[in-house]
Amino acid sequence: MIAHRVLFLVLDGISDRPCEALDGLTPLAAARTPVLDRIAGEGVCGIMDSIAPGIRPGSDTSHLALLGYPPQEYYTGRGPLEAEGTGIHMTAGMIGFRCNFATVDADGLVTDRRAGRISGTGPLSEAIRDGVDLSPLGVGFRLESGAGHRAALALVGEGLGDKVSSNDPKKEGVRPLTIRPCTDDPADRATADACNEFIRQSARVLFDHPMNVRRMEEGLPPANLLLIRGAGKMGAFPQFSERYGLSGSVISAATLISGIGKVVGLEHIPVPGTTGSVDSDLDAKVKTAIRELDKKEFVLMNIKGADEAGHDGKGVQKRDFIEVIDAALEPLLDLPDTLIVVCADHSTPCSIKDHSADPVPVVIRGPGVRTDRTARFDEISCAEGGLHRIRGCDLMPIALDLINKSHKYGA
Ligand SMILES: O=C(O)[C@H](O)COP(=O)(O)O
Ligand SMILES: [Mg+2]
Repeated sequence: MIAHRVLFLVLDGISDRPCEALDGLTPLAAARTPVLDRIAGEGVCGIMDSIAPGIRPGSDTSHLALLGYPPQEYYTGRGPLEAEGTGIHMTAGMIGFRCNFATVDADGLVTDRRAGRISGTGPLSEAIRDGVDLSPLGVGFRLESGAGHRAALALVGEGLGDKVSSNDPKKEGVRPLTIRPCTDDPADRATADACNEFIRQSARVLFDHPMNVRRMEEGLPPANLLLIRGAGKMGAFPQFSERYGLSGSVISAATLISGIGKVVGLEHIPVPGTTGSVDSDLDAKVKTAIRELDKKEFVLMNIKGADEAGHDGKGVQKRDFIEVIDAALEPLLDLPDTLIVVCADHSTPCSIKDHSADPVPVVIRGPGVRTDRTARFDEISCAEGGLHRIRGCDLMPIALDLINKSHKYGA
């Protein structure tokens, strides 16, 4: 018995450290997860360093590693990947960035890097597209909103470099930074100048935008500044189908993940009602994945909300959302002929509100898999499983072997 298709389910940032609010348990250990536990019981479990022990992965580098594209070789920055996910097609000469709609106060201090986890920022991006003009600098730009507070920017022009810093101070209570070139190359200076001008002009547009006026009337933080980071040019990615001989799709509301999927050649399948947050329509997502597996041999599905709860330091909310995820996954239990891989891309401990290098739990379940004795899907139980401790880049080779698609090393 051998599976012929793979469902690769990434529960973004689900992994954690002991939480005080949960009597020292992780949100995953504290949650009631009968479906994930059954998958663990019927599969082989382990823990995984997405990149390597002690390395704190970004969602960008971790997903590249999980798909078998070592970031050390393929990563050229988050910006171009996020841009592709929002529908900006990155061609030669374009420099991509990830943006956050953020809030600054009257003194210019960042008070919320995510503008109260604002959503529906399409009108703000549209106003910036109409109101910002970088042509005196010889630069054009594209800006598209993503899920929640996220957006992507691409600068377009001759002689632009991608070695520039960010204006994101990565914490609140301080001023945004000035973007600087990281080298003496005039191309990097040109990009830094264009970024600073873009940020200045876009802040003017955002200042009295009706959506922000309304938000302030409602006591919500206005999205009055763009924080931009992750500058990069598009890299070159061997296509997934050629690399693995598998057709594939990506299902994700997070534009970074759909962008990564797209650039490696997975078809992005949008699902109405999914938000990348804890209010996402997970039933619709799971239904779409099941439908997609009738057409494709590989489906990457990312569920993001637990990561957001981790970034917000909300352990109880994270635990509760994990239970929502678990219930939504129930229809997957009856999928025939399918290898199901479940893991996180990194840990997002509530105690540090950011990613950590703690290894994540992983389980592989499907026909022919040698089951171990682990029957609970959490960070501690999975550490006793038969996969032991692997790296993100090991996952695709293991999955390919289990579906009989790997090549013999040697004669
Ligand atoms: O949610 C995301 O997109 C990132 O993982 C975290 O980014 P942020 O801190 O800018 O929200
Ligand atoms: Mg992530």
